[in-house]
Amino acid sequence: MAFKTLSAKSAAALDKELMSTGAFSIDQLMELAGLSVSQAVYRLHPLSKGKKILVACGPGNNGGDGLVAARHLWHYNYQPTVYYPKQSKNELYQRLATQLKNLGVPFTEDFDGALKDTSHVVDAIFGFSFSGEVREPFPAVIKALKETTIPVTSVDAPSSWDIENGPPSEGPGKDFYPTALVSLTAPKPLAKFFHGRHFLGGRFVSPDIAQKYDLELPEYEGIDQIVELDPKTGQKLKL
Ligand SMILES: NC(=O)C1=CN([C@@H]2O[C@H](COP(=O)(O)OP(=O)(O)OC[C@H]3O[C@@H](n4cnc5c(N)ncnc54)[C@H](O)[C@@H]3O)[C@@H](O)[C@H]2O)[C@H](O)CC1
Ligand SMILES: [K+]
Repeated sequence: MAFKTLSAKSAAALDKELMSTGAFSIDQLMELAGLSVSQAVYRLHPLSKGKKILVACGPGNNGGDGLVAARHLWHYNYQPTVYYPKQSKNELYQRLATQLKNLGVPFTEDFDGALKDTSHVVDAIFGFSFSGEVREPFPAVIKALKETTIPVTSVDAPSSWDIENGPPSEGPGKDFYPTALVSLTAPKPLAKFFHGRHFLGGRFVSPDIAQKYDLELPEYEGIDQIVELDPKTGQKLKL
């Protein structure tokens, strides 16, 4: 069965459409995206495996999904720590950061130090708008994610992977294969190169928009915000 994916260009257009004809706000979409990520972490890494979760956030909306996920994880009784070195002045991200500070969630500038004291990492550094070579301060972070033995869950894309062509052949992201991937709305082409556990999240697409973008979305079960996909086919995993 063909692995259906959504190019970076179509994913950006779909987001715009959700916020125009779909009448969603970016806050809503980010909240649901981050909620999906938190559920995937709960599924992969129940509290019994360790409460400390390091959430690495980049400067864009992928980082925003990470901030939202960190808040939900705190409410599930995890102890998240946030690494967010390039904080945006955008009001939405500032509010998300304040919400975390109000819960007492620590922000760290010492990624390597935090990595030594965590049981799981959420990679919310770059999503579908990543391009080019990884710029500072992220090369060392991507290298550390590649080298760690701690499980890493990537949001929408393993950060530094090319959205269409997948793993880079050089640079800090060469040979970076996270443990799990949470694709949002629909898998991007890079997902064909990913062989770990793969979840789909972003349960907010209406049938008309799915049809317009030729998406074949699997059925989510019950109240789940995520559905696990077969990493080989991108279809719903048969348990
Ligand atoms: N519909 C959905 O499922 C939703 C998904 N969301 C998430 O949003 C991201 C895409 O967000 P966007 O803001 O467009 O971009 P990114 O976060 O991927 O990155 C942009 C950010 O990164 C900088 N950057 C780009 N390339 C580099 C580089 N080579 N080195 C350093 N920095 C780089 C760039 O300057 C920007 O600052 C999507 O993947 C989902 O995770 C939304 O939450 C909404 C709903
Ligand atoms: K990511």
